[in-house]
Amino acid sequence: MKVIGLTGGIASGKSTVSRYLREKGAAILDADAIAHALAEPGGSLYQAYRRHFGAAVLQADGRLDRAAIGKIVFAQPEERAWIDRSAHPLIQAEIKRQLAEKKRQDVPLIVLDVPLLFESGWDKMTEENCLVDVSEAVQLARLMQRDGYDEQAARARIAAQMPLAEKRRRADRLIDNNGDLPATLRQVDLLWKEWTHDGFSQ
Ligand SMILES: CC(C)(COP(=O)(O)OP(=O)(O)OC[C@H]1O[C@@H](n2cnc3c(N)ncnc32)[C@H](O)[C@@H]1O)[C@@H](O)C(=O)NCCC(=O)NCCS
Ligand SMILES: Nc1ncnc2c1ncn2[C@@H]1O[C@H](COP(=O)(O)OP(=O)(O)OP(=O)(O)O)[C@@H](O)[C@H]1O
Repeated sequence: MKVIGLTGGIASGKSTVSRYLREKGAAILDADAIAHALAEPGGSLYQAYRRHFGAAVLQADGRLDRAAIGKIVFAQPEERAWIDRSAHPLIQAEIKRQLAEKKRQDVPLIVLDVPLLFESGWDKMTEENCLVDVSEAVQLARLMQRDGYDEQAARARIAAQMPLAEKRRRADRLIDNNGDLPATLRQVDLLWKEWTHDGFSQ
C-alpha cells in the first residue's frame, strides 16, 4: 500500500481532504492530533512544554492552555524555534510508531496529514506528497473566519510557515481547494483511484 504525505498551509483544507480520504477507507495519521494527544497530561510534550513555558500556560485543571502557547510561539521566532527543536522529534517518533502499526494492517492507503511536512523533512517518509493548495487571499479569509483571528494574528501564523509557492514547487501533486467543496472532492476521487489502483509499490 502507498504512503502519501498530505500538506498545505494553515487553513488550506488539509483536514477537509483527509476527512474525505478517511471516509473512503484511508488510514490517516494526523500530526496535529498526535501533537495534541502528546500535550495532554502524562504525554511527552506536556512535560516539555510545562517545564519550558511554566505556570502561565497551565489551566486550572492542570491541562495546558494551547492557545496561550500559540500566542507565545507565533509572536516570538526564538520560541517557535525552541518548540520545533523540542516537539518535532517526539511527534515524529510517534508518527513512525503509528506508521509501522498501520503498515501491518490491510488498509488501501496510508496518509500522513502533516502541516509542516516539508519544513520538518518528513516528506522523506512518504512515496508521494500532495499539497492542498489555495491562494493567499483565500487562505487568510478562511483562517480568520474559522478561528476568529484578527488579520495580524492570522498573518503571523501564515508567516510562520514555508511560503506556499515553495510548497507548490516541492509537491508531487496539487489539489486546488480555491473552489467549492464538490470541486475539491472530485479531484480527491481521481487521486484516490490512482493511489489505490496503480499496482502495489511495496
Ligand atoms: C503551538 C501549539 C501548542 C498551538 O496549539 P493550537 O491548538 O492553538 O493549534 P494547532 O496545534 O491546532 O495548530 C494549528 C496550525 O498551526 C500551525 N502550526 C502549529 N505549530 C506550528 C509550528 N511550530 N510552526 C508553524 N506552524 C505551526 C499548523 O498549520 C497547524 O495545523 C501547537 O500547535 C503545537 O504544539 N505546535 C508544535 C508542534 C507542531 O509543530 N505541530 C504541527 C504539526 S507537526
Ligand atoms: N472548498 C472549500 N470551500 C469553502 N470552505 C472550505 C473549503 N475547504 C475548506 N473550507 C473551510 O476552510 C477552513 C479551513 O479548512 P481545514 O480546517 O480543512 O484546513 P486545514 O488545512 O486542516 O487547517 P489547519 O492547518 O489549521 O489544520 C475550515 O473552516 C473549512 O470548513
